[in-house]
Amino acid sequence: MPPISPSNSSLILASASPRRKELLSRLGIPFEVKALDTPEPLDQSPPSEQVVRLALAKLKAFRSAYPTTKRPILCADTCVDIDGRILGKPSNEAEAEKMLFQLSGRWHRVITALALGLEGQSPIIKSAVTEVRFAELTKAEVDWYIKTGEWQDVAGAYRIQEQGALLIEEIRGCFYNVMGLPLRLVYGMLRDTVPDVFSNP
Ligand SMILES: Cc1cn([C@H]2C[C@H](O)[C@@H](COP(=O)(O)OP(=O)(O)OP(=O)(O)O)O2)c(=O)[nH]c1=O
Repeated sequence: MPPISPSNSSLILASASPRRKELLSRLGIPFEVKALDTPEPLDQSPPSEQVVRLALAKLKAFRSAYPTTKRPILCADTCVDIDGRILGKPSNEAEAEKMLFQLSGRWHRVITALALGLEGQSPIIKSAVTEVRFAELTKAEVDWYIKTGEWQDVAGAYRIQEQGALLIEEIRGCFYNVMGLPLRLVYGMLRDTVPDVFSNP
């Protein structure tokens, strides 16, 4: 079979995240990635509301940058929520270390909000929550993990899909949600609203 290429009706993944691109490709549908650098300011509202607000802000930014596109647009935002507060992406090693000690020996929640933009319709919003329990980390383990560099560019300073797996005792919920894209939820959302994206161009 020839490789499937994006057509004018295919999905756009509006994201700079290499993880989201990799995960979405598992659906086996054509899509195109368009990355935007959208600011992600946090506020005091509950994390489950903030991720929705940020996913919608990404969709809005995409629409301003590409006002004429008629294609379905998928945006997402993932946050790490511990005790009702968001751990964002650390900006340096000290911040990453602090986050890892905060997560150590505890359960936290990883929430991803999806915003699907369809022509002439209000955005469709869905969220997924996965609970993650960290092992009790020693200082030596945190020092080792910081040296892997995996803390960079990820919420909560760890990557479940890489060596960060060694920090985790248990999860409840979708693994892919922690990586940034809850695959079954994305699949269901597209199947129910834009089934055309599953047909070959
Ligand atoms: C907790 C965790 C997060 N992450 C990633 C998923 C997301 O890419 C990132 C959270 O940041 P996001 O702001 O959700 O996404 P992003 O800035 O990477 O990409 P864009 O806004 O352009 O879509 O953290 C992992 O890869 N592994 C993990 O274990």
